[in-house]
Amino acid sequence: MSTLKIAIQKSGRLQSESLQLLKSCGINVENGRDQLKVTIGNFPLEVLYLRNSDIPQYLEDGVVDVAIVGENLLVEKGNKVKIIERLGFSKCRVSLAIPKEIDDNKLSYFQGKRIATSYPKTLEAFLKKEGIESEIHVISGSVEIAPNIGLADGICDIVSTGSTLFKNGLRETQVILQSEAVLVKSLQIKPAQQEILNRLVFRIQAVLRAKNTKYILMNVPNDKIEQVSAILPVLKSPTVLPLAEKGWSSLHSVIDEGTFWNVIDELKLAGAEGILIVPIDKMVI
Ligand SMILES: Nc1ncnc2c1ncn2[C@@H]1O[C@H](COP(=O)(O)OP(=O)(O)OP(=O)(O)O)[C@@H](O)[C@H]1O
Ligand SMILES: O=P(O)(O)OC[C@H]1O[C@H](OP(=O)(O)OP(=O)(O)O)[C@H](O)[C@@H]1O
Ligand SMILES: [Mg+2]
Repeated sequence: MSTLKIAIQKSGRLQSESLQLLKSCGINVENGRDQLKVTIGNFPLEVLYLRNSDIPQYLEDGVVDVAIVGENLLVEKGNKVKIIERLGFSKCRVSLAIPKEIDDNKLSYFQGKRIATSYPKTLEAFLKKEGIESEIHVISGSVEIAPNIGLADGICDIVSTGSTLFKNGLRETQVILQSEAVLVKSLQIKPAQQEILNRLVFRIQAVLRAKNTKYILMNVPNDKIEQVSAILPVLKSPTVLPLAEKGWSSLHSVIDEGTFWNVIDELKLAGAEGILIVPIDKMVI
């Protein structure tokens, strides 16, 4: 029987949410503390726990069919692979930063300066495009310390909350790229594996859609149903069920969480009462 080989980070920032996503898709996967290769009982999937930085090459070579990695790593490695779904977690950016006391936000600050980074190719391409010539120092971690120890005049590294920059007396000056975790496939994937991947993507999309959407229920006087419904951006049309109390109905729909906060006052004004917002587990459209 065919199986789809998926690479997940062995340990690090992406691992737990990657596994959580597979579990939300109904795939019984355990983490790879002891085993680096795990076969799943209830889905034709083989999970390989690998070093993040090795994954793009494995994809290009067809050693694995699909993987979850940070988009920034794909940009840096430049392997020929295909992004099939943005997953919405591990959001970060690759940015330039300088010592906070330097009052120069212009990119020209970096002209002829030394920049420490773990993302040399990304940085080099950016500087080339901008016509800046700098000396790039490649270091594999703790990049933010480089200016403090006299190794560089600035850095280029991943920023998320900005707390690592702050703790090291640095400030972000330019964002080079935005990144999030992505599902990415090998261009060498075989038809049988592609068919399994389609099933996996179907489940992933149902999970991701549900994450951003809520189920909304409210009580509405019958003569206000039309007015309230018009406010709701519904999938099809809302479900309306009679309440035991005469003249009232329960109106059910789905709503994007962001939209909900924008229309709540309108719904109340239009006559809705007892509004409930409930999480959705999966959403298939
Ligand atoms: N602070 C952060 N906030 C959000 N996402 C991050 C952050 N740091 C890294 N990431 C994302 O997580 C990915 C993995 O980062 P992590 O530091 O766990 O592994 P790594 O050291 O790059 O790789 P390896 O597994 O090869 O050691 C990065 O490529 C990036 O996309
Ligand atoms: O803006 P922040 O929220 O502070 O996050 C940014 C930091 O997170 C990453 O390091 P990580 O903790 O993954 O350590 P590593 O360098 O060992 O990979 C990245 O390299 C930054 O140092
Ligand atoms: Mg890291």
